[in-house]
Amino acid sequence: MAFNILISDPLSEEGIQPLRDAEDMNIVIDTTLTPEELADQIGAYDALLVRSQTQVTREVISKASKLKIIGRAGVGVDNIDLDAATEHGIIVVNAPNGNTNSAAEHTMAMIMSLSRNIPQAYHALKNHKWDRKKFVGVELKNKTLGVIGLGRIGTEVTVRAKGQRMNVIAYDPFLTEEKADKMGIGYGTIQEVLEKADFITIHTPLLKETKHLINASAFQQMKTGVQIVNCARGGIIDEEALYDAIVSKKVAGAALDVFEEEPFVDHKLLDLPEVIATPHLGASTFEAQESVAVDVSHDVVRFLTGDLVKNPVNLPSVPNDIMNRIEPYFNLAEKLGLFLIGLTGEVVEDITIYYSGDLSEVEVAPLTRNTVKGLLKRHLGDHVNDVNALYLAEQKGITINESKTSKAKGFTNLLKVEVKTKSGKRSVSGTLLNGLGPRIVKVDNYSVDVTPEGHIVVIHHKDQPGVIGRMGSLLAQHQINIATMQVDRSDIGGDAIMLLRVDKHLGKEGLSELKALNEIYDVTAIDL
Ligand SMILES: NC(=O)C1=CN([C@@H]2O[C@H](COP(=O)(O)OP(=O)(O)OC[C@H]3O[C@@H](n4cnc5c(N)ncnc54)[C@H](O)[C@@H]3O)[C@@H](O)[C@H]2O)C=CC1
Ligand SMILES: O=C(O)CCC(=O)C(=O)O
Repeated sequence: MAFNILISDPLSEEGIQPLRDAEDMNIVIDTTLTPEELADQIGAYDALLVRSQTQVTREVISKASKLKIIGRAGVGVDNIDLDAATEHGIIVVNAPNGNTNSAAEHTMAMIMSLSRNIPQAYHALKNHKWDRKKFVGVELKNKTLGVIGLGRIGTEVTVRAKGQRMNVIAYDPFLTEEKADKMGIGYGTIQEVLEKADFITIHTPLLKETKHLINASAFQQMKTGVQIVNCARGGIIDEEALYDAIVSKKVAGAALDVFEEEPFVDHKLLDLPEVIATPHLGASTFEAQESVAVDVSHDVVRFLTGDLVKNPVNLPSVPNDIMNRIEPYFNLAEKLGLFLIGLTGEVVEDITIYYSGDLSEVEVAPLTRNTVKGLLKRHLGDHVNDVNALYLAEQKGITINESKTSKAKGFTNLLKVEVKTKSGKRSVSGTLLNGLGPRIVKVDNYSVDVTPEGHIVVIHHKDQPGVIGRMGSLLAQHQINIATMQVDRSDIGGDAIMLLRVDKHLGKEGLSELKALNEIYDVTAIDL
């Protein structure tokens, strides 16, 4: 099967080599598409690779009928509508590590340019003005750098700022005093950072919570003469408030790599001599561009060829060692979901997944997704996948619960799926038998041993001599061969269950003739 891949922002040619090396990838590079053209053409593609310029909006995604993966060659995914991608079952991957160093170095370049007026002095000299008085700067040594957002880039900036003998104080919702101590930096609330810093640098993502994080009231809390750097995202600083703070001399200088609207050529902030700027160049080094494009290309190839991706954005990533332990259960989990929904045939109100034995010790979120995927697949078809399974369940008002216990009733691992419907609870349990593969070992309270594969007929009947024989001959009349048969009962002469694995699908006629037999309460044919 060949895949069509669109690259709509400039990516490093060396970086996309993994895509070129993979088989059956038709690569189209078009970095000139308007939003309308992108929306018109996206329907033809299986994968889309972007940097920060292409806006992958809900509208684009709604037209992306074949799209399976969006690769962001960089960190910030604020140009991609993640909710829309998740709802459409499109996985988004990024390259979180490849440009950290470049962005940190760019930030330092901005801090140093700002403190010594280098761009302004250069500009004056280029205009034939030798002016030394106007461009007297300040030293960084012993000044306090306030870092807001101490993730990958914020941390690298901190290391470099300490090299400049700056004092660093940082705020991040995940930073503790202890961790700050270990890093040799100060820890503060956001207010403390704003109040104490001579220079402030921002390294958070642009989120609902960080939009205009630095606004008029934040500027009020800062020292007069503070200098501010934004190499993270436009929109984290309220540009109107920054403009006013500079004009009122509260802020002595600002270095901006990112803006609320990009790209642009005219911006009123750039008319202020205190503002220096670059056109979103934080990640623009040969090294970073090659690295992010390589990472994202590898993930796109992995995904399209059925492997696990390394940097999913809209799926939690699971460490390799844990993934290796749980991957063998993926098929069992999905098959149990599929089996149970076939058995129930009713509206599911909530799902509880019980993880026992070995399974109680591992991260089970991917197994829950696979189980729910199986449960929804019967009615939603292939539209449901790992990315959107939980979202679709939530949309349908289905509550999902997980429970773990070390006791596995004689098995080393046991996965029980229970659904609640209007008529009560139904459940199925399965296990992975060492060397033998997956098995269904319980249906409601009946014990069985069935491979979850192919055509399965579940028959509820009265425990009575002759029932099995009559069913066997009826199936024989329909030329249906029984591969395996499992029977269990509540008590002698009571309710019983029979699970048959048959070689071909039991047609409507066979099903109704079986149902018509006296001792039979119910028959369900399930295809796994
Ligand atoms: N100018 C450029 O070319 C580049 C810009 N970026 C931007 O830099 C951002 C940060 O990148 P990384 O450090 O790699 O991300 P990261 O995910 O490693 O770090 C972000 C940090 O921000 C923190 N944070 C979130 N909300 C916060 C809040 N309200 N206050 C304080 N801290 C908060 C998080 O806890 C996290 O530690 C990216 O999201 C991207 O938008 C990244 C690369 C290049
Ligand atoms: O693609 C680019 O150069 C922008 C990089 C960036 O902003 C990011 O990685 O978040």
